[in-house]
Amino acid sequence: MPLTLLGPVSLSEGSKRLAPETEPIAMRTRKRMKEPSETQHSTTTEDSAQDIDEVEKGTDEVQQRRGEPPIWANTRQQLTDALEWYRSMQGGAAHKEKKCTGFLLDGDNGDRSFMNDEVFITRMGGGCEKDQAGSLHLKMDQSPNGVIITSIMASFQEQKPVGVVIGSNNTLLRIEIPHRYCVMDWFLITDVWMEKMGKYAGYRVRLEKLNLSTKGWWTKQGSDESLPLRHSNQPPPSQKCGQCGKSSVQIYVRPGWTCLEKSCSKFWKFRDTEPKDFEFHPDFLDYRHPRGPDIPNPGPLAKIVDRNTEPLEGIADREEWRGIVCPECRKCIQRVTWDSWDCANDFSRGPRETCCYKVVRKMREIPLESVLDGVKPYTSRQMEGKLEPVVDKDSLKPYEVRTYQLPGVGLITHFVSNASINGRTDGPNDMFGQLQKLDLGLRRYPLGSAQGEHASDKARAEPAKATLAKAKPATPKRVNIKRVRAKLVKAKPAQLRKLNHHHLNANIALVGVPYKYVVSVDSKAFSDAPAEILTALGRLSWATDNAVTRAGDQYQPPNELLALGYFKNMKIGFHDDGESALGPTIATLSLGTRSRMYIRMKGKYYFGVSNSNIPTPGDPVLPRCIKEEQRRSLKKDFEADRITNDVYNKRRKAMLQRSNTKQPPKLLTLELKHGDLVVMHGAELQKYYEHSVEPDKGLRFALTARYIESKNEADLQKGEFKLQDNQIYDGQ
Ligand SMILES: O=C(O)CCC(=O)C(=O)O
Ligand SMILES: [Fe+2]
Repeated sequence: MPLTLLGPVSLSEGSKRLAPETEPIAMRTRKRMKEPSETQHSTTTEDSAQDIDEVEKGTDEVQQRRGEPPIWANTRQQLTDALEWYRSMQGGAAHKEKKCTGFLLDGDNGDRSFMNDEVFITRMGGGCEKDQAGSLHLKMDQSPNGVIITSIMASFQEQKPVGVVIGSNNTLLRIEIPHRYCVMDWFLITDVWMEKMGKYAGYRVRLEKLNLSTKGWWTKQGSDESLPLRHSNQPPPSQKCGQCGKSSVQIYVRPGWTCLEKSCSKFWKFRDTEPKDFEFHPDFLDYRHPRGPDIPNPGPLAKIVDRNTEPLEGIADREEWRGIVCPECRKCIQRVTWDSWDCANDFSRGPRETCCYKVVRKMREIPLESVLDGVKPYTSRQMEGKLEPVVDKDSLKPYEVRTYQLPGVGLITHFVSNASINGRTDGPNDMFGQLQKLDLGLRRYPLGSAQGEHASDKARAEPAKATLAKAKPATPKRVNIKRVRAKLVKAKPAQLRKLNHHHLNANIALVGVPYKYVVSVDSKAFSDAPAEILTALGRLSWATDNAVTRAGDQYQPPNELLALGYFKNMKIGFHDDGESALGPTIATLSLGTRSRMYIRMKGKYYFGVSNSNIPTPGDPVLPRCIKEEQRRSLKKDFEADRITNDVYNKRRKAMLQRSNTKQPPKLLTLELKHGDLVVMHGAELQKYYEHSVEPDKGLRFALTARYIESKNEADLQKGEFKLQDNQIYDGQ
């Protein structure tokens, strides 16, 4: 009969009725934890860990660990790039194909979390918010339908082993964790149940080391050598609830048994209405679940091979672009440069790292036909958006020019190319081949740190970028990049998933004045840039000139060119191209695989409130924003002093409640085909709107040209260029 509290399958076996409070616990170490309210600090995991320690060994000294992790990483991006089972940039649990595949146990695992040599107990993420001290708290009951919970339930029911990673912020084990992220081992999910944590109910899981015949590297030297550790043959007792009739296992010996069926009125009710002391039932901790034949063999934690033994040529495929585990030092290494895996080429490399393992790869050229042929038209659902263009098929023939007016903020001009344009000498077809052969120095750059990440975890890969000309901007870029990156990564949960492994993974090269994405890229001067880049610049200047002049504005030639290379499955999530230090115009030339460019209003302007429901200061009430009319009339009242600022904010707050998973609708989707050019014009456009680009599966380059303001003479010189006659584009 299943004992575990959720779902039909449990690894626990046998059931036993007993008065829980009288269960004998002598001879076993007690795990006693205080409720957070009893403790001084708000980092509850630490408190409980300390508490356990006091009971267990009367000291909080960090102890010598037994061994070294089999795989480790300095950044979360390295980890997710190299490990098949941990592709998650956010939260603790990773999932793939609706199954949970791994857990990261870092700093904050919730109240009553627990770790010993073989058993870990942690809460699940989702539905939490941070308090002022940075601890996560549930802000609502966790739903059984969330993707994390359903995938954990699926792996639990199928007894699918999950990988576990420990982060260096984890203090539960009281060992020195040698790297920021260390892979532990495979574990089984043995129990999933709900508890009240503060005001709300959330899920918790118990993980048990799969292989009990070896000691984990994280165990303390000289600790209990028995295998399995403190093993009990007795499953924890369970009781049937007198109210709902369902059985619940006894997790805590103190305050005792409770019904763990969330819908039952006796759920999480104890004799003592507000129990302070929690102590795990010893059998709940010490029972080892039978390892039946049904448990799939998960194989090694990662395939660790010397990629130098493989053929020299790779293809621009996501597989090729994935990280690997260094066969020498076991660090997860990303493919930072277009042409190599290089253990030493790691911005987060620690001072004690000495490994120099490197695999040089050449890219096999991708024929253009392979990315253009057999492409199906996008469905109308894929081309979401309401904005209609003004179509001009004549003035710039053979281009078709589609102009989208974003009221009050600017214009998006789409120059639709065709086969005759693309096929001309040095046109897009030739460029696609040339860019693959050129050594632009495309590479992924470390970017601003993400939510909840270690300070040194700065690496966020982007589409590979190459900047080819440079003049330093007046505003220090670093600050800007961090802010923008953080925004990108924080953006919206749905988007985050996309960002996870690909999104910020493009290859970059820069020519001209540096652009905000690039942290410390020393861009090349246009005078040193390959002729092909100047040819592209010629086209981009032509498009910029035409779009800007059509808008009745003054044309400013671009002084920076950024090249992005997207391997299969890479994309760039919603972001803006900056409001300061960049001119108001950005032109992009698309080469290779078709893509969709989405434009939408930024959330704070669309909804009129921030993610955390703070009314947007100086709300511009843009056309098509939510509750446009009501917002406009409220704003009028405020501006005419008919209502105070306080009332204005209160009313907006009441009217504009926003759930933080809700995204603004897409205003426009552009289908960007090989050879197409897009110009975004208007400084306010970047302020109020954001864009993202999602290529189909295949190699794509995007060359973007901007004007960047700078006071630095040397940098400005880098951005100077003179096109040869054959590089000046005639629009044909
Ligand atoms: O890939 C593209 O077409 C656009 C890239 C982009 O948005 C950027 O570089 O800011
Ligand atoms: Fe952009």
